[in-house]
Amino acid sequence: MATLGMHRDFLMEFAGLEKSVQKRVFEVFEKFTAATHTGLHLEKLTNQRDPRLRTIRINDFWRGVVLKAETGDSYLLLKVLPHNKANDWAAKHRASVNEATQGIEIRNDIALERATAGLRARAAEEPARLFPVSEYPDKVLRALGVDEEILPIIRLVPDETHLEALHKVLPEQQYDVLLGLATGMSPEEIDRELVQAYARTAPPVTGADTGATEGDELGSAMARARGRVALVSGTDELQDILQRPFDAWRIFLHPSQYRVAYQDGYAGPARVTGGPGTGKTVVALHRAYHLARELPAGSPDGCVLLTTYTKDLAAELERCLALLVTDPAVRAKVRVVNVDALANEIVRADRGGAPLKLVFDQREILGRWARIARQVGAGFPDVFLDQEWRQVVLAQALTSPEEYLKASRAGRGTALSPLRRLQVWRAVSTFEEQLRRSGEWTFLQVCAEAARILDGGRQRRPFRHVVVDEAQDLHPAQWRFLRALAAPGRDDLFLAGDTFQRIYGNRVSLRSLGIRVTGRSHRLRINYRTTQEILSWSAALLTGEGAEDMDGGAETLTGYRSSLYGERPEASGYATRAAEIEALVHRVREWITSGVEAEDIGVAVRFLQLGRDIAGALQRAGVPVCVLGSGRTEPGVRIATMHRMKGLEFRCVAVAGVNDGTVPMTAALTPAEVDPRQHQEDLHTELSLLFVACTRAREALRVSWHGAPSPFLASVTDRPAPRH
Ligand SMILES: Nc1ncnc2c1ncn2[C@@H]1O[C@H](COP(=O)(O)OP(=O)(O)OP(=O)(O)O)[C@@H](O)[C@H]1O
Repeated sequence: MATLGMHRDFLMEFAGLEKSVQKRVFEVFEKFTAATHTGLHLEKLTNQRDPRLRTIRINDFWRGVVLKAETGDSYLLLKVLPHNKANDWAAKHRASVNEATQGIEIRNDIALERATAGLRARAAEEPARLFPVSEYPDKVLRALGVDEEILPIIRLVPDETHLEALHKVLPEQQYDVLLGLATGMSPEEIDRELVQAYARTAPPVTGADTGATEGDELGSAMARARGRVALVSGTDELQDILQRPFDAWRIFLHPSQYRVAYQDGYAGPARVTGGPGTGKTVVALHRAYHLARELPAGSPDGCVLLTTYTKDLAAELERCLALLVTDPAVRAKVRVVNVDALANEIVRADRGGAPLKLVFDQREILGRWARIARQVGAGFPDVFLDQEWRQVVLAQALTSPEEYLKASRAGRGTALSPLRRLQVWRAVSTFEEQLRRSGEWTFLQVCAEAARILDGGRQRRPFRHVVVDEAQDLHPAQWRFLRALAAPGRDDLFLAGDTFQRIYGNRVSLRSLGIRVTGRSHRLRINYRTTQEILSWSAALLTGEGAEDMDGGAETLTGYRSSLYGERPEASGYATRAAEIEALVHRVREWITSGVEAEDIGVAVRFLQLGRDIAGALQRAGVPVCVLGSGRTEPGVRIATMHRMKGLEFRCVAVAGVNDGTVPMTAALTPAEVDPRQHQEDLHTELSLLFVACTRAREALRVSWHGAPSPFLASVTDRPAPRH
């Protein structure tokens, strides 16, 4: 059988075609997989740069562009374009093999020549150089795959903006390497994370995986271009890929994603981190798939757990898993459920099946603490007691005053004398006793109890492998529970998360919980969701903010970048709430008029009342809306709180009501006089929330406020005068 590869660009263009043309594309290329390609008319062009390029007729108007091996039986589907554009494209482009990764890459010779002339002219006047020989000797760049033709060009590049302008012109792997260097990664990091990642993820040159035979250079090079070229193994697979062209994440994993997701086996807990949109969830899904596929014969169904923080996020994981795993037998091995629901199930089973009475209303909980504080009479504020209970007592699973007296209170901002500690303990034991007497539980208590049940052997550990998404938001009690779900050992836990997106204020040291990921932690850096403009704007919100990595180190956004480009985000202030809403409605209508589906527009707010008012205004303007979290999912513009936005993404996002006093929300901040450290932590959590909301946007981001803007916007706006 021929080796058939499909380039990412091919799939992206295919996605934009009419259904009837898509059907025809499938019919044409199905012949390759059925090995009846001898009857196909692959046309050569005059004046083409690469003698291996051919076009193929799809219908009167459309052509495919195919790279055909000189020797061997390999084909790479590169583009689907209107016929004149296909000819033009083929006349300008050339495929070559990257010298470091041996993967195939495509370059636009004509555009490169033009760009070089422009850079030369500029270089004569502009002395600045992004890649001076003194800092990046030829030898270093060559070792990273920058070839002899590209070297002299990039020596002329004055700055990052000019490098970014070359992103469609340079061979992709070389561009990745250069952008990585420009954004602060060291040559060693680039070598490890990009170059070696390609080399390691490439399947063997010959063998079942590629179908390539000895001497089939194109087949081998395609196999080494993972992330951009997918090898198609037959008609069914071709059909499956073409049926869901928008879900490219199922097929085109970047090598840095692939090597983490498909690693043969981790000796213990492993982890993937990375900024928003870098594909952590995608990697978690592929890891769950890989683990399920590799289970020994006879393994029970549901023995791989894929879990996350909330029910909504779990539902989204379930939907994506169904797209990725098409074999029902493999799918049955993976159970998807959120952490709290699973803990609840285990505790219920232990107590004979009766439902647990849960207390989850935070206002109700604070009311109880306030009453107890009055009883204890030591002047502790309700929030202080609640936080002390969750962040010290439950976090360390303390069960006696002696343990509490000795416990570390690191992270808490007020010192407590032994006497004050005993007073706190009295409040805590009263609170717990009241819950016990009325048969009530909080979610965290349920998790703590579930962990005790499993660790104490009252139930069997139910999973062989546990994969956790949004790991940054889990509380130590939830971690203890997750730790207890699978026996310690190979591939026991796989975690995906980003501490810059922590929005529930749970700080964790994985080490202290016996979860050691050191040496098995990987960071992703390429954003697949958002444009570079939105990314830089959102990252600037975090200027000066650090984040720890849950393993005793620091998290960083160095090298974090996107290869998508678009408009700069819009930041607008208004004198009144009504004026802000009116302008927002206007922008949403413009987005819809320009062809964006209503469901592809998200409006994020800090509290739902503003969302409801915006919903009303949009409806009055004839725009359908759906307020998320209201129980029904209907067509229309998605309106949700910033918390609810986590895990979602939209072509266009409006973040509204980013006012002073609302973002950060005063009520969500522990008063500095109660606990100054906690106050800072809460501020940080609120900032992360804004960061999360902004990074949900794929193409357009609009941030607005009325009255004074949020202090968080100081680093990204020049505080323009409010509009009227
Ligand atoms: N290799 C890939 N090819 C194509 N699309 C990808 C790839 N990896 C990720 N994506 C897409 O990028 C977007 C972001 O991916 P994902 O949600 O996994 O990122 P994340 O790191 O979990 O984001 P966040 O932390 O913001 O929730 C999704 O639309 C996903 O389908």
